Amino acid sequence: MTGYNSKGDVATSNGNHRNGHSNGSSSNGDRPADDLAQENQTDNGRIQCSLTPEELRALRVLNEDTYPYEVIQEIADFIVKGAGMRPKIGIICGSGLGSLADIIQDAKIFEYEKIPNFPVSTVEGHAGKLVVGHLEGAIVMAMQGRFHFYEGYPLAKCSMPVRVMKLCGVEYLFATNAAGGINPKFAVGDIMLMHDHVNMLGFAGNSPLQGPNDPRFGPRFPALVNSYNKDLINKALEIGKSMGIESNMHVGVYSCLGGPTYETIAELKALRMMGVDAVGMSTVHEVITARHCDMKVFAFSLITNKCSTEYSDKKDEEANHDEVMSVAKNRQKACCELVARLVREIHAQS
Ligand SMILES: O=P(O)(O)O[C@H]1O[C@H](CO)[C@@H](O)[C@H]1O
Ligand code: HPA
Repeated sequence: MTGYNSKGDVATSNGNHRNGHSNGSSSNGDRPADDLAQENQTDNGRIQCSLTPEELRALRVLNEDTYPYEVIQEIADFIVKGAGMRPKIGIICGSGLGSLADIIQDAKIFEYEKIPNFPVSTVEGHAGKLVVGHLEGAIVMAMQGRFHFYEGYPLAKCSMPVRVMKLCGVEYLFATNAAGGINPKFAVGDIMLMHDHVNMLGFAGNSPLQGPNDPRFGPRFPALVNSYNKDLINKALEIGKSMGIESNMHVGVYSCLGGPTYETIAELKALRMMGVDAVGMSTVHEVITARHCDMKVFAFSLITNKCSTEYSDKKDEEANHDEVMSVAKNRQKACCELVARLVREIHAQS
């Protein structure tokens, strides 16, 4: 990690910092290594780079789409060592669902900015903290804040924390999200357990697994049928029943679009025709990454808004992030109970 500070800045040998994020104050901004090397060209055309090899490597990592296994291992070691425990269950909190991490006890909290090589959260409702601790007897790690494609991160970077979870020892991924309900039977506040997905970004030729495959994570061509663990879905349905929320629970198909725009009516109609029940801008690339490295996956969507497939002039039928956040806040208690009880079941079985 030589040359890095906690914000992912790269220190040059004269003590200045080159910031890897576009909102940084450094005059160098987040220009790629090639640009920086250009500045150091001498008259005879030979590159005289003032960065050490470690610094150049760090800069490349910040600008690259893929994270080498060794870098992910370093991040995982940092977390496991800092937390003093090895988690078994990983939780990704959806928009407005950060309270899923607040129920973790004896929590060790890592701000994303202080984790070496970690991206930073830029979306409201995504705090940007990694929380490791105990939940219902199990050791869990929760991401209070996920990374979305529309934030400008490549998909491999968006789902890189799933690989970090894997190398921390996580066997189960719980991915949660806020989503628009396309299925006309869904009401705002319902929970849809994901049993499949339609990967719209994949249709457009984009995948978190693009680029060279590292077999230490998984195979070049992973199969995705049965990605969503049936036992966990059934357990969650039982839990929902005992919570008295079975009529607000569904099992369905999620689709991820790139965002940040919400969908047009024509897009919603097309998604419905394809069998999609709920739509959002996340989760699918995390599930792909988790299945690639053989994690068991449980995922659900909290339906924060209804997506009408009819044309209308009514402003209140338009999706907006404030509504998404406020519905999530109102339903956080039920979501927390569902997650906690499922964690308890998994822990009891192990
Ligand atoms: O999927 P999560 O992170 O829950 O967030 C959802 O809410 C935001 C839109 O309101 C989008 O980021 C969408 O993906
Ligand atoms: O309607 C939606 N569309 C896309 N993403 C979303 N996230 C919450 N609601 C929505």
